[in-house]
Amino acid sequence: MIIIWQYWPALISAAFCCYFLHELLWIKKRRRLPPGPKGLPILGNLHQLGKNPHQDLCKLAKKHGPIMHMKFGTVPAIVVSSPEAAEKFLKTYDQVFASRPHHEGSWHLGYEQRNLTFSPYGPYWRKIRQLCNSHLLSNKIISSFESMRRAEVGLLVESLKRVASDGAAVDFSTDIRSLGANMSCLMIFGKKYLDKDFKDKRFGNVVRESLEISALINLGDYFPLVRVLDLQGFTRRFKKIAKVYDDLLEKIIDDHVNSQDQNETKDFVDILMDIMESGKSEFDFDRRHVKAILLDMLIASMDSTMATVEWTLSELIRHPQTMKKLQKEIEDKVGNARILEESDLEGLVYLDMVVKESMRLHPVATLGLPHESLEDCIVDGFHLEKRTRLIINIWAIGRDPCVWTDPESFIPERFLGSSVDLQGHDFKLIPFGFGRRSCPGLQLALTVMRFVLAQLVHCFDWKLADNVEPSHLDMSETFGIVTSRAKSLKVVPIYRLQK
Ligand code: HEM
Repeated sequence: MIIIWQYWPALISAAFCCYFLHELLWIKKRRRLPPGPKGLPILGNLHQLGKNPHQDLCKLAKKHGPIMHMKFGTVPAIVVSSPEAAEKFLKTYDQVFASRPHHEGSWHLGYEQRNLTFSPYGPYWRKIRQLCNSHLLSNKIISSFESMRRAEVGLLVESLKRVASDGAAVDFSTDIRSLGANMSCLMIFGKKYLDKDFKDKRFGNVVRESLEISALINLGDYFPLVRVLDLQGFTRRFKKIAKVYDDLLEKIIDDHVNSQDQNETKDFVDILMDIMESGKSEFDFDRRHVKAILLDMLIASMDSTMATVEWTLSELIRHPQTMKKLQKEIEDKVGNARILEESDLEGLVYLDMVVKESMRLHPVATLGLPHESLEDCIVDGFHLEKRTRLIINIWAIGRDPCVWTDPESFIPERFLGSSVDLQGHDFKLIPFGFGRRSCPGLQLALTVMRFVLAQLVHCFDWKLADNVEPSHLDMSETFGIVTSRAKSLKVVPIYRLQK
């Protein structure tokens, strides 16, 4: 008895060791995780994300594999970097990963995530997705804005013609963004609000500021327990921006309600207010929902499409033979005595190939939007717990050397006779995502992008300003919700149609 008493502490320690060892082995076996880089205590892998996280994650995936486990603060994450892995998560396990995580920016700017982009998966998301698909982003509504698009692109062409007659250079990046902002505002609000100052702030700058901080790493999103401390001051900034937006949206809605104008073309405010007032929505739908959706449409559409036009023009300038071939295709159809119309775009197969190739190399939503799992699941024998974040590295998939030959080169001809499209039917090209949470603005984006690009290439030849050689054009990227050119595109337009 005394002997046992003497060894009591050692026995307890041994029992604890056995227990923990057993637990450790058992948990490891039960919770087999995908391979991934070792993280630091507390931070996890956050320190491995630099200024261009899509590039950092692509490098890490080359070492650890296309399904990579990481931890961002306390949040477990899976990073997917190959077409097969993307198909598994976006098709086979689509429903499990159909939710979105808490996002502090979207919480404040999206009326507590009542918007479509960050709304958690469930009946509310299903209803607003259906509403947006059928009432805002349908082919019929897209066509109803055709004349607005013609007029706005016409204004840009006229202003570029004036520059061309002086042989001067333009900052194409600024011009094209302003075209995007104006077209989005006209479609959504019926007016070009972004040109105007609003309570001492230029509205366009407010939108850009919100996009910029939304793309930064917010510790509150990765350490929920310290969210209330707002260590980086982001929540304060989001609340301030949300107030500017809210005041403006209230004013826009009031203007619409009080207006006697019976415009033939209804903008998004008209459409959503009609739905709200008719009570046809079949779910809670008040001004907060209207404002959340309006803001969502503005932020999603404003820069994304035009950043793609900017990347495509950059590639065409770097590849003069491709530019000539595209100009010839358009000229064969339209001639060079008149401006092209949207109806001329049908059957421009080389234009489609150029757009695909540009979106392969420069998908502006490089990491898509984060998904979150709704339940525990086992994928490829890996145990992934509920609330695991899913990041699809769209940028890495577009450059995957296992599925693309010469992946870093711009070669539209690779799509000749190929069935790969932009709808995601083949997971090697998914710039708009795939599945339940894929981009509902795809048709609108493609219509605008093809029209603007075809018009600019048909009307002008393009030279780089300051005698920069095409092969020396800086193609570096700035990561964001929309990943765009790091350096402005400065060009000299040369008008090429008959006067
Ligand atoms: C070049 C243009 C665009 C690209 C490359 C793009 C790409 C994407 C991607 C990758 C996603 C995330 C998919 C996912 O989570 O799996 C997305 C979501 C979304 N996009 Fe786009 N997009 C573009 C333009 C637009 C436009 C013009 C609109 C609307 C006016 C729009 C509205 C949305 C919305 C609302 C979502 C969230 C859908 C949901 O969560 O259910 N996008 N987009």
